[in-house]
Amino acid sequence: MILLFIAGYLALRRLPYPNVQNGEFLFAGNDLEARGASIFSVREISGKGKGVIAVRNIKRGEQLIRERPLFILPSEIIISPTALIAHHLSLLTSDQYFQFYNLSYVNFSPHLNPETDLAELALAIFQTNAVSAGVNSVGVFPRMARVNHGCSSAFNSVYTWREKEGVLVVHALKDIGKGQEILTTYTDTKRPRDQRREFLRHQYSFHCTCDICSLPDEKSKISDHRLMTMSELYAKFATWGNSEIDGVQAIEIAQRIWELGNEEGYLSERGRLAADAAWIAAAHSHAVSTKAWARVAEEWFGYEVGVDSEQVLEMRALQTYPEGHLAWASRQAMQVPAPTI
Ligand SMILES: C[S@@+](CC[C@H](N)C(=O)[O-])C[C@H]1O[C@@H](n2cnc3c(N)ncnc32)[C@H](O)[C@@H]1O
Repeated sequence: MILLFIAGYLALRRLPYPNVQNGEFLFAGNDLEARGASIFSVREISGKGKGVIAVRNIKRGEQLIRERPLFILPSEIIISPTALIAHHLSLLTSDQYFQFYNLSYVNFSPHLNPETDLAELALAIFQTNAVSAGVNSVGVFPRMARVNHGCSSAFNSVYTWREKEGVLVVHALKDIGKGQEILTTYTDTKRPRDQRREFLRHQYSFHCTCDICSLPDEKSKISDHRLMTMSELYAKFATWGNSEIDGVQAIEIAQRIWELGNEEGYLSERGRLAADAAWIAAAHSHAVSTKAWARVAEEWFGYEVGVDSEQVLEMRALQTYPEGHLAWASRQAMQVPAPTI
């Protein structure tokens, strides 16, 4: 969950999703409650408040949630966030209003009373539960809001905002066993345990004891080192954009990130990584490699953002016609490595 912190009075932006219907849940099949109930249940979890537990085995790539927001706000606003939230709450049905006020919250001043200081309570609920809904927007999604956090290889689901559909979708990144908790990540966890914990304590008021944060010190150091190396390699990979490294070097870095991900069990962001490698191959006019990376990207986008996503369609099209990539032949022709994954 990307942190949404409305810290006062920032610059106003228009809400970009005027057609979003407040709070409507969407499911591909029948009723959401029925389908959701067949996949997971929301339960009390010791030390975490509520959380989401798989009630059957879940396959990697399965869609777990498809949900419209109760409301969306721009991430930067100039008017009072409490007034804006109050306005949006006034548009909700009584069921939706109840759903919102039933969500958990942290960072609520002990000098205030949750029974009477409803505007401040609403702000605390928003800050605890809102997630990114596009580049400049954040929204509250009452189902998604029950999903707790795990770091690195501990999270097993990923959420994605679909701009055109106006929905948030959540997919299983890994196979999840019956009885296992479904976890997402609230931040980029490719950083050391101390930094992760500090962030989570400050923004979400909990001390992370996920499987990765609970590793014994020696193993934790190895994991931290891998995660930091992945992060550094991502930064290096990006320098292909300004020609600091060539296509071969860039693809070798992508392969190395992939290997480190295997060692760590960190499987997120792989669709994007492979799609970027396909971009590089296309820029260097290497059709075979472009197709091969697009195939890998299609597979991993399928798990992380869904087989019905725009990204999967794009990667499929690229395998048929690599020359159609918008970066095609934009750099010197060069043979770059195909994936060895
Ligand atoms: C978006 S809510 C998640 C659902 C929440 N547990 C509930 O009861 O509704 C975020 C809050 O859940 C709790 N939380 C999330 N992940 C946690 C974790 N790994 N360990 C302990 N508490 C966690 C923290 O209080 C955090 O501020």
